[in-house]
Amino acid sequence: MYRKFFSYYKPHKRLFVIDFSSAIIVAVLELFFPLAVQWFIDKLLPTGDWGMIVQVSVLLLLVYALSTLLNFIVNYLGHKLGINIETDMREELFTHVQRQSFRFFDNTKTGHIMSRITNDLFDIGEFAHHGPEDLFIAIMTFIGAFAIMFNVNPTLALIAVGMVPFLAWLVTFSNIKMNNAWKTMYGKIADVNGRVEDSVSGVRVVKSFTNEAFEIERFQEQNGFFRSAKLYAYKIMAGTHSSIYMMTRLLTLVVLVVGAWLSFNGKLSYGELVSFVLYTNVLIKPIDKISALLELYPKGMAGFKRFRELVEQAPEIQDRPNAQVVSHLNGDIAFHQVDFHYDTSKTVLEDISFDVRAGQTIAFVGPSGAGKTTICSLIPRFYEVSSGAITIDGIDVRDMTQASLRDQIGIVQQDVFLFTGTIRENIAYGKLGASEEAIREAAKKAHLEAFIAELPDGYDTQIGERGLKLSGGQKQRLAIARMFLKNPPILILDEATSALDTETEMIIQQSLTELAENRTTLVIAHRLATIRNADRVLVVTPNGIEEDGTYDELVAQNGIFAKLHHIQFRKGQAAQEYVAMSTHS
Ligand SMILES: Nc1ncnc2c1ncn2[C@@H]1O[C@H](COP(=O)(O)OP(=O)(O)OP(=O)(O)O)[C@@H](O)[C@H]1O
Repeated sequence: MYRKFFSYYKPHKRLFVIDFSSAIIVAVLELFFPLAVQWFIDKLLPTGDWGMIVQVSVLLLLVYALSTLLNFIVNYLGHKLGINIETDMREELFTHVQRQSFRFFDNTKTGHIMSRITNDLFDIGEFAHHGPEDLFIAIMTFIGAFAIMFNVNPTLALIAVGMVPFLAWLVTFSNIKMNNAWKTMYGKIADVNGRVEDSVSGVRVVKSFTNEAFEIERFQEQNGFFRSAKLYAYKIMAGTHSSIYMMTRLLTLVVLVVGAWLSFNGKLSYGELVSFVLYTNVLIKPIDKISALLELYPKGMAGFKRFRELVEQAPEIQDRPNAQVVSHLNGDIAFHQVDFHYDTSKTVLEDISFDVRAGQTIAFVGPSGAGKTTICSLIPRFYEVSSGAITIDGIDVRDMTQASLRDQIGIVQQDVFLFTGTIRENIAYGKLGASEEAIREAAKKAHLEAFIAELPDGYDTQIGERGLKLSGGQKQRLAIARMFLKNPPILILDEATSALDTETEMIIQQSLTELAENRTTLVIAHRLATIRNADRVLVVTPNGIEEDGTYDELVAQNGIFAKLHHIQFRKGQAAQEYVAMSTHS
């Protein structure tokens, strides 16, 4: 873990060396300052040489100036080093998350991913800057100060150092308490965040049930817990700081009193006494530093451990070493005895075999939960088949690179995801870097032009978070425009129009039919009117593909599809039977 941690310093070696060496020089200057004061009082003052005093003072001023400059470097470049490491880690994590497969997102809460990428890494930068540097400087300063003190007066040095273990115990004990208090507080703020996220993203539900007061009450409760936890943490912190303050002043007082007694007995000069008091402060500083480190260490390392856990989780689906880049597929798709399960407890698909010829439109129908979406998710390799194989143009999808495979497949779903931004940006998402002309052409094909022309800002209109300012039909048309721009040979339409009213559905259906032209199209549909012109219909049930044929053939077979047909066009006994079957599955 530590070796891994230090490997993040490598790209910033130069920064680290400048920062670390500046910090060492500052510490050495601090270490020798009391000796200079001692020399000033004991040796220089009795000479009465004012000219020399001025010269020494100017020299000291220069040393101060150098020390100030180095302090600035340590503060600025040291933090820059920490921020750089934090940024590198955040980038690595985001890149890693982008490479993860669907199963990872199925099993990981969005909130957790967010907090790992943001909050968890906050303290790591601070720790990366202060950790090794402060620890080294603290040890160096402590040993250096003690050695000099011992050299000046061993008795007084031992008395001063003798009190340090008490101070160290106080610091360690308080830190354990403080860390627990911070941990509790972080837990409580995570609860507050969760509540805010829920209430804000579900605000439409809150308002429709007029449950605002209930939400406020729930929020107040969480906020109250957070307040108490934070207050407790600060109480512990105030207690710790006050105790340390008292102990360090006590140390100075003891040194002063014993030093004064030694001085009365001629065993310590005034200069030595002053330098001893100053050294006591130097001796205390490492304790302060280590105390701060003890606070930072668990926070930083806990975040780092969580970060590594995620980064070391290899993506489930990876390109094979000799995977080929497919630049254009015709779209001949075949499933060969495919089995699939999301988790080992339940097999979702068993022994599924079928093929689709390039350019055909094939529809999947069947009861909810039978596996239609799952079948379609396997083609772009969002999930890996458990056994069997899927081929496109005779090539196993596992032998293609994921990127080139997915470039050839377009998916339009019922739930269109749009990004915060403009209409132009959202269409262009289909093909990054597309020309303005191509974007407009795609919008035209998706029958979006008239709508965009009416908007005051046209293509620059902001569509709000996730396209909130657009209607369902407009969102769907935008998704279709995106697909026209992408222009893939294979198209998957997963209940693309089922959330729309009949009139809008008819209009969108027209665009989808145009989009499907000259492509292999797989349509998952609940409303059969939308698949009337499909080349083939496959009926998927929990038992597999039970029926396969043209629309009219399947109606004539009088099986499951015929019942489904009757439910939508006639109703009656068949409808009831179909509903019973769906509910059962
Ligand atoms: N990500 C997932 N993780 C675990 N199980 C899943 C996941 N997605 C779907 N399932 C399960 O797999 C089965 C098939 O789901 P799928 O979404 O493919 O069915 P469907 O036929 O498309 O249903 P619908 O018509 O309702 O959309 C269901 O039992 C479902 O609960």
